[in-house]
Amino acid sequence: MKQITDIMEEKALPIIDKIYYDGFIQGLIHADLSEEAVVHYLKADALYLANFSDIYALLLAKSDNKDEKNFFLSQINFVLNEEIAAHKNLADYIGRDYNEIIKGGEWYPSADHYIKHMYYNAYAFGMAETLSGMAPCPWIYAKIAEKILAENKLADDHPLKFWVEFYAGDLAKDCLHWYYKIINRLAEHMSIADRKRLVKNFLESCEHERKFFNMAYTQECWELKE
Ligand SMILES: Cc1ncc(CO)c(N)n1
Repeated sequence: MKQITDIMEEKALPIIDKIYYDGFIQGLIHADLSEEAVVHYLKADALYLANFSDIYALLLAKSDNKDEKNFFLSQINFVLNEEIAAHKNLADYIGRDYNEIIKGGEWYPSADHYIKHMYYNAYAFGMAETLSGMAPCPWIYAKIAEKILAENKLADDHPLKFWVEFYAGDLAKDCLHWYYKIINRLAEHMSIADRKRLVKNFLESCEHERKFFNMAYTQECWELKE
């Protein structure tokens, strides 16, 4: 029988090509992404990831299973301390210092909507709802990175090859294995309406992923200032 997470991935699949052909990923592939787009992305993503790890901490507190708690703990460490390597690759590409760049970042509108979607589910619902909204984070990046590698021969000195290989590795698969185990287990006891919410959360976050890249590509900002 199809698991709910198979349905999520199946329904979301068409967005992978769209993200791949949008400006940000094309700029990344051709190494002509503008400095402004990279700066905007890094400012927003540093905050996105800081909140992502805080949401893991909320899930850790909701879980009553030691293996699951250890999984969340390892993910908090990954997001907080290790994913920075991919960000530094982008900072090196534009020849700027990462910590200087991320000073003064904000939750720009599209990032704001995405981050709040995850928090809303963490506070209003449970672990399955929240993880369904978080899963596109590892899933989309792995899919996009794999597609980049499959369809392009990136030269050894391609300035963003590290970024692509970082996200194309097994890290996302290991992580999604845990997510999906938890989501599918909890979904078994849910009503049809509640299961639909899980799928919707996943699909919405896939759209948020696309908007996040486009936000950086166009340097989307709030219109009114304090
Ligand atoms: C917005 C966003 N989605 C996914 C990832 C991959 O972890 C990231 N760094 N940022």
